[in-house]
Formats: sequence, C-alpha cells, structure tokens
Amino acid sequence: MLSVSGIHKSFGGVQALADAALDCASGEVIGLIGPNGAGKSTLVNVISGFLAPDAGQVVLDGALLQGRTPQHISASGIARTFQNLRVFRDLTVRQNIEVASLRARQLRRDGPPMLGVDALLETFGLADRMSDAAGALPYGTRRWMEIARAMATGPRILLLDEPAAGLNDEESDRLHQIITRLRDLTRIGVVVIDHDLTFINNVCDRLFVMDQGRLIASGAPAAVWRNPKVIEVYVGPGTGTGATPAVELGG
Ligand SMILES: Nc1ncnc2c1ncn2[C@@H]1O[C@H](COP(=O)(O)OP(=O)(O)OP(=O)(O)O)[C@@H](O)[C@H]1O
Repeated sequence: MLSVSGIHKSFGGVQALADAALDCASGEVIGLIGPNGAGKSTLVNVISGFLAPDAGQVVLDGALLQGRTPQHISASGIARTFQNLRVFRDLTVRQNIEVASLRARQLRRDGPPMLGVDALLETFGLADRMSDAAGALPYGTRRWMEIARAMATGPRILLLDEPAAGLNDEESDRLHQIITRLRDLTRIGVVVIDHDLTFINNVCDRLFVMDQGRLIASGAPAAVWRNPKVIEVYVGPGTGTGATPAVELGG
C-alpha cells in the first residue's frame, strides 16, 4: 500500500538520506528505528510532504506523492503526528478533533473516515475530557488527543513520530493497546518511529533499521535483532559477528 524507495536527501553537505526505503501494508504496524541522526525524521518528513526529496518515490496505492504539499498528502490518506505535541491549546479536546475531521472532509472526496469524532473520543478514552481545554490536559492525554486528531483525517497510513517519548510504563502499554485497536478497527497501516525498543518490539510486525541515511535491515523483529549490522549499530563496533546483543530488547 505505502511504498517508499530510493529516497535521497541532502542538507548542504550533509547527506541525511541515501537510498532510504520502507513499505507498509494495510493492517500492518511497522517500526522505523536507528540511532540519533540516522535519518528517521527526515524520511517521515519526506513521506508526509514537509520536505521534498532530491530523488526517490513515495507511492500510496499506486499514486506518486513525493514532492507534493503536506495538505495534498494528508488528503491522499497519510496522517502524521510530530515529536513535539502540536495542539490548539485554547480549543477543547472535542473541538481539536472536530477541526481535523472538518478540514479532512473539505479536502477529501472519498467519503467520511471510518471512525467519527465520537468513536475516536471513545477509542482513545477521551470522552470524559472532551470539554476540557487541550492546553490544560496532562501530557499523556494530550498525546492521545494528538493521535486521535490524526485519525480524524481518515488516513490509510498513520505516521507516529516518537509517540512513546515522555510516557510512563502504564501509558506506553495504553499506547500499544490503542495502536493495535486502531489497526484492527480500520486496517490502516501504522509507521512508528521510537527510541523505546521494548515498545517498538512489542507493537511492530516488522522493523526497518536505518543508519547514516541508509536502510541496513528490515524484517520481523526477532530476525532483525540477530542481524550483525543491527547489532553493530546498537551495541558497538566489533560486535557484529556472532555476538548476542547485550541490550535488553524486550519482545
Ligand atoms: N534541516 C536540516 N538541516 C541540516 N541538517 C539536517 C536537517 N535535518 C536533519 N539534518 C541532518 O540530517 C541527518 C538525519 O537527521 P534526522 O533528524 O532525520 O535523524 P533521526 O534519525 O530522526 O535522529 P533522531 O533520532 O535524533 O531524531 C542528521 O545528520 C541531521 O543533523
């Protein structure tokens, strides 16, 4: 469904992406991981239209999307959240979700999203707080609202940029349940970037591992964590042959 291939992107002399790629099917949760500076956020910015790539293709259900505006890409069915929470602080929780839903309906021609505002409030456990100002919400609750807002655009692909950052263990478990539930209810594809490897291992069907702008491994989590290149990136040079990762990888 989403197929991203051959993506190159440089900032001046810095090559942030060099032949980067990933794909995500309907009903699948994939993880995009890699050390700081690997190019994960740049790739998500390219997919969501916030950056134009120097080369490469972003294809959603056969439509070429690279270099299109974020509005066009959102209307085509790719929604995203950001590392830093972006909410309308003075609007209520319900209004924040309604605004996203209304805007999406203006831009899209292919019918209403599968989950309406009430269903989203229910799914994210936000019904009790729907009249609260978004700016007054605790951090974790604001995060649910931000994801609910992205879902209100009726996406086929949901990109979550560090959704578990700043969440406690209980909230991370909740996030895991929410992602699984959304996937099961709507059969969307979900792309998750996160540094919390236990969370990523638990929630994702497949992982894509990047280093220095390149895809170095992809596949089921258990196989990826046995890949010498991945071990070397995560554990250190000289550990990539036959070593068992010394880190707690969960899952
Ligand atoms: N706007 C920019 N201008 C210049 N260099 C940039 C810009 N954005 C990213 N880079 C560089 O591109 C490379 C990839 O950065 P990117 O933020 O995509 O990595 P990342 O994997 O998301 O890292 P992190 O996990 O720390 O968020 C880094 O070397 C970064 O410094």
